[in-house]
Amino acid sequence: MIELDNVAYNYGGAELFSDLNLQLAAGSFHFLTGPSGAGKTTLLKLCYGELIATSGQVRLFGQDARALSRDDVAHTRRRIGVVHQDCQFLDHLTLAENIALPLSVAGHNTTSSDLTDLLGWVGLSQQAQQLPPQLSGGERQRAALARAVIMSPEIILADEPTGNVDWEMSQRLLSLLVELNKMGKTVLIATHDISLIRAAKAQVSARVLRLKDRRLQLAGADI
Ligand SMILES: Nc1ncnc2c1ncn2[C@@H]1O[C@H](COP(=O)(O)OP(=O)(O)OP(=O)(O)O)[C@@H](O)[C@H]1O
Repeated sequence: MIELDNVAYNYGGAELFSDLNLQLAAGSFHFLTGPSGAGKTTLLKLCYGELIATSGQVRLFGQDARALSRDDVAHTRRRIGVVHQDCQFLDHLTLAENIALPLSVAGHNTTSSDLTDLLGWVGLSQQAQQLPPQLSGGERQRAALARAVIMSPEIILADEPTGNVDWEMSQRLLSLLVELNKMGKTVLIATHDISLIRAAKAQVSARVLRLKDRRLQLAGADI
């Protein structure tokens, strides 16, 4: 579904990483770990076409990301749900409106029962009319996950989805992501949280990749 071949990226200075290879097969579950600043967010951005590789090839659903037209990019983005590290809500819209935003941007009805179901699934039915600043960190993270899946994407890319929450909430978020994978979705989670990865490995068959010293490698059995 997403393939990276010999990919390198730099923001204008030295290469952040190079010779990077990655295949996200349908239905797979991956973790991406590595030190702060190694380039995990950048790698996710390459995977959803937000950035274009400096060299090498990124294929999204079989198409070269470099050759995608604007329409192709929009279509591809609908197939990939992204949970951003900082959630990226619009503070003047209610939680329900924020979650439904991808639907309204795509011209779909935003009062559908799907939205109600989704709010229930992430346990936020009571908070639907609140504004993002009124929410706790865990509520915001669950809302970010709901927004990422509202268009029924095939792939979910989650950037530190448990970044600012306690252990219990991180387990709850993990179980939602595992549930999505069991429904057939491809999942990639970027995280520093090794205990989260260990907890996931008890529930799902996951590959753990480490981005370090400009290279992407399978992590050792120590994780
Ligand atoms: N738009 C940008 N322009 C220039 N440099 C950038 C830009 N975005 C990120 N960087 C730099 O690229 C490097 C990798 O950043 P990135 O956010 O991908 O790392 P990360 O592994 O996700 O870090 P963290 O774990 O702290 O979130 C960092 O040194 C960062 O400062």
